[in-house]
Amino acid sequence: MSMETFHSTINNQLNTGVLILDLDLNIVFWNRFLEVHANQRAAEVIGRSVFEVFKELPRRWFERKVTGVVQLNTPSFCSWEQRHHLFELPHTRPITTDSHFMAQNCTFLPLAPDGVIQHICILVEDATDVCHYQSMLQKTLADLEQANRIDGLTQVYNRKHWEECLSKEFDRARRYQHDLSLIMFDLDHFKKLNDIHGHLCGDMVLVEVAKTIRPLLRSCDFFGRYGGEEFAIILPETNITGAADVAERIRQAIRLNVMKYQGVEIRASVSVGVGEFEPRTRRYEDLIGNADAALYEAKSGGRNRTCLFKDSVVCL
Ligand SMILES: Nc1nc2c(ncn2[C@@H]2O[C@H](COP(=O)(O)OP(=O)(O)OP(=O)(O)O)[C@@H](O)[C@H]2O)c(=O)[nH]1
Repeated sequence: MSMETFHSTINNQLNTGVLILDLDLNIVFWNRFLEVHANQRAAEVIGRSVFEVFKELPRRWFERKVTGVVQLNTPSFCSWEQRHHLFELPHTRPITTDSHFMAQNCTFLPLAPDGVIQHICILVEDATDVCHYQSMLQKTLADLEQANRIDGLTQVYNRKHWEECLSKEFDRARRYQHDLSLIMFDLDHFKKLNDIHGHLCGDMVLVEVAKTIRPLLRSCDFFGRYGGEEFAIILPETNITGAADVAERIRQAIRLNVMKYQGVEIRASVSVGVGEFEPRTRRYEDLIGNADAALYEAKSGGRNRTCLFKDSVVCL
């Protein structure tokens, strides 16, 4: 095989774009890969400025890149993670991707056969698959992270994530001496409801309760499921008076909400405990303990009521 056949075989088979430019950035070589992907024959582009053929090229960036390669006489790389693509070459994958264009890894090589750089070679590798699978992986990880924070039944935060939020909000309130309140509430006689109407009805009630309360909260509040039929809400920048208003609104909304399960009307009620951050509160667990003590009083005082923890427990 002659050297020329050898070169032309490689040129035709190579799965990488090879673009060679002179120092005025005119095209001097364009291989088969580029002919196929840019849909232009070498004869149509040779001698033309690269900016004329690829109008989308970021001119200043490209010129600076080439100048660096020439001055330092060293290769330079641009990955798809930095710039999705340099050249607008349509990708040919049968998959749906975020971009119409081929993601590219581009390597800039100085060519100096006799010691003086006269040309720059740009190797264009198709990175569409890597880019696609990487973004799918990132999306899956984000979905998993979200699922890890949410209670599957009620779609509010699960206890673990809710407690992490409380820990952060507590630290913030302590550092800046900001208001912070906590509401904990528990469905009344939920065991009886399960026993009479079945566990699925109980589940429906939990879902409905979460749905009813969500619109009563601010977007910066953190609503979580603390345990089976116990929920908890962190109210940043809210003192106990404000939190007591919210607590009463919650209690009344649940009382007034008549739900239906298999044609049967279901009524529920909640007992609510409210606590507030005070400068002497050292740990966020103490705040939970205070709200829980108020909730305990609300239960023992007859249920369907709100109690506040302020030095001692006061019921509304
Ligand atoms: N359907 C359903 N029931 C649950 C779930 N989690 C906990 N429970 C039930 O909730 C009931 C809670 O019962 P208790 O702790 O005795 O409380 P209660 O019956 O609400 O009584 P008070 O809180 O004193 O008013 C138990 O029977 C649990 O099995 C759940 O996800 N779905």
